[in-house]
Amino acid sequence: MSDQTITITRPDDWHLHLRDGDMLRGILPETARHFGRAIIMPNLIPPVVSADDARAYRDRILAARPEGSGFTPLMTLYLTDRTDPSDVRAAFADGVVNAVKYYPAGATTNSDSGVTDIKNVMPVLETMAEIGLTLCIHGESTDHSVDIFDREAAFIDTTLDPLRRALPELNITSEHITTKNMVDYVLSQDKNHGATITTHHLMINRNDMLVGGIRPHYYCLPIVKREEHRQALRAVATSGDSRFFLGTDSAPHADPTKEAACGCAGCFTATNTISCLAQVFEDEGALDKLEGFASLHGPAHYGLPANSDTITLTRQDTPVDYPETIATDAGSVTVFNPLVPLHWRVG
Ligand SMILES: NC(=O)N[C@@H](CC(=O)O)C(=O)O
Ligand SMILES: [Zn+2]
Ligand SMILES: [Zn+2]
Repeated sequence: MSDQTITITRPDDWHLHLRDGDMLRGILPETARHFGRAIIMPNLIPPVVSADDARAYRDRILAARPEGSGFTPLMTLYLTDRTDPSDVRAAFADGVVNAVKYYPAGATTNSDSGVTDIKNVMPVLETMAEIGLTLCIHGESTDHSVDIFDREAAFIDTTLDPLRRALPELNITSEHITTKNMVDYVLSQDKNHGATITTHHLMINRNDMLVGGIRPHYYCLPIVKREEHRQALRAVATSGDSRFFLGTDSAPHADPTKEAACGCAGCFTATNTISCLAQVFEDEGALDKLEGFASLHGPAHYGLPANSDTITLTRQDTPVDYPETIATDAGSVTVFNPLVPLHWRVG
């Protein structure tokens, strides 16, 4: 019997950390191998705040692409309390940026320059609504009295819903959603609101991170939640609903900075994401929905055409091999372990 294959429009990654310098050069091939485009997060040190920063960073990414790669980075600006609406307008008119990124100050890795109060950025957000520029949101409360597992749900009430009501014309991407609460909120919104879901939040729950020993490579933000939340994410990701699409949040950190007394947040999934997703969609009996989630819903949300080429996935009985770590000149980076055998390879 011949191997089962499926061919889908080439996927894009609508939330990706590529870093810079040696790390960028080391890990970019992992994404460029399978993905056509990616929304590139601006949380460098210092952050990507201006059109000039974004242009220069885009040039460094393009220069780091493997020979012959057609991978296209879609750039974002890091929103701060001091962002000038006219700069954002000019950057969008120049075609340099596809989105603006809102980090609540202190919410996650390299977010110290983030927004301290949404009121401070309303003029920028009003300009974005007017010109049709998308706001990507790391949606977690930064209130220290809120439990880390409740921070996404709290953000809906304190910030996201008031913002949606104040500016319904602003196109928003709620990123790396992790809870049933957020799934339900997205489902309640019928326009200008999409959500990305990561590979790892579809595959692991908080027991996988904490039972039998603490596993730092599963520590990311927003933190992985209870099984019922993972089930809600799997159900909606495989449902075919076009409001939900892939944003891997693949976030490399050199291994010693994760395997530490105070380890960094981020899972590195670029290498095996497509195999992982095919496994999830097969296990949910929804392989026919994979193309929508990975390749079609994202471009539609951003007002872009889907990629014009395809990738083919082949199912094999023996589990596929992938490297445990990626060696870079900035140190080795551990690849996400999905805890189940993967049977789909690209090619
Ligand atoms: N997801 C993470 O755990 N980490 C991201 C930041 C982010 O997306 O919040 C990073 O930059 O390392
Ligand atoms: Zn984030
Ligand atoms: Zn991220």
